[in-house]
Amino acid sequence: MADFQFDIVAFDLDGTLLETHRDLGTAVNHALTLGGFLAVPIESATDLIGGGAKIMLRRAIDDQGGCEDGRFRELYKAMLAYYGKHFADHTQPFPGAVDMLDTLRGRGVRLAVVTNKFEEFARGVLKALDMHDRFDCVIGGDTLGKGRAKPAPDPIWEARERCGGGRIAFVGDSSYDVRAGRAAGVPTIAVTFGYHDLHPHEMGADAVIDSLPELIPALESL
Ligand SMILES: O=C(O)COP(=O)(O)O
Ligand SMILES: [Mg+2]
Repeated sequence: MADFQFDIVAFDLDGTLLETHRDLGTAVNHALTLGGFLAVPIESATDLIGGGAKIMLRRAIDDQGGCEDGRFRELYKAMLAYYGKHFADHTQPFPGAVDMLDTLRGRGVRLAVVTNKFEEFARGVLKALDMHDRFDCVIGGDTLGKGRAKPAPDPIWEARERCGGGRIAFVGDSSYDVRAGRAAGVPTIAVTFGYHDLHPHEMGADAVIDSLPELIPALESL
């Protein structure tokens, strides 16, 4: 629709479009138990998510006293191998996600994913949930190389370019997202239902929403 002020909307994945913490938490627990550490309660995995898989496992292991680098690398590899086989066991879109994406697409808006997940996993999960066709591009934490994942602005700029350019807004759940959006200089919306590390109202987002059906009205009022 001509009155919609954005050409592109880019989304964070974990904790924004998808409820992924059960599969991520199970993969962390796989590595923790392999390393002789205690498994964490699955619901508390939400506290570990945001910076990508390595930071997630690092936090979980450091909470239990840490381990030496070589051992960490082995456990990290084991966690990724496990997650690669189980990323869609208990993962699902948040309520209203698919309808909201379809409404935006119906208005001619191009859609992007900008996640700190590995691109391969992001694509795999979206495919398993039959959501992949809705996105014009998927940028993962490893897509642009070291130091260029969120909170750096680069993946948002890259998404804008790959989607053909234009006015873009970014939607995310953690401070990594809001910092990336701010650094990129694009309107940024925070969601309250995801895996936030800071209080969503204190991240500095342009708007905060409590559910995905609120997104389009929030974008319209920016
Ligand atoms: O997997 C993570 O830790 C973060 O992924 P996200 O950027 O999609 O939230
Ligand atoms: Mg997230």
